Amino acid sequence: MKTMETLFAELAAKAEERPAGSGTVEALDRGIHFLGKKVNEEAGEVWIAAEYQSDEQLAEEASQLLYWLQVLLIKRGVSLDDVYSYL
Ligand SMILES: N=c1c2ncn([C@@H]3O[C@H](COP(=O)(O)OP(=O)(O)OP(=O)(O)O)[C@@H](O)[C@H]3O)c2ncn1[C@@H]1O[C@H](COP(=O)(O)O)[C@@H](O)[C@H]1O
Repeated sequence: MKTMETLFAELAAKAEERPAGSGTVEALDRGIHFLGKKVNEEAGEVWIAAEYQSDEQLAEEASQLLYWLQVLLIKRGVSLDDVYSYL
């Protein structure tokens, strides 16, 4: 099972190696404005799932929010440790 750390390492490697067909690479190339909108969109879907949907749907939406947040952080060069330092 993936964790925050293993997903972040996988995505950071994609950003570095830029494999063909990677949705993450394509998203990174679209820039901060696109990534910010995805974070906002997924946060809204988490909210809707928490209000109206099942635990499984909420967990899935939360995973997508974490994915897009990680892509945004990688685009800006901010690490998980940078984030953890504020927890
Ligand atoms: N965990 C994720 C992940 N979570 C969400 N997403 C993306 O976020 C989208 C969210 O789905 P939605 O249903 O909300 O979006 P949608 O409106 O149907 O689709 P869009 O039009 O918004 O793309 C998905 O379609 C994926 O494009 C992810 N894309 C990739 N990963 C993982 O990231 C790693 C790298 O992936 P690649 O870069 O594609 O190789 C792999 O381990 C993947 O499993």
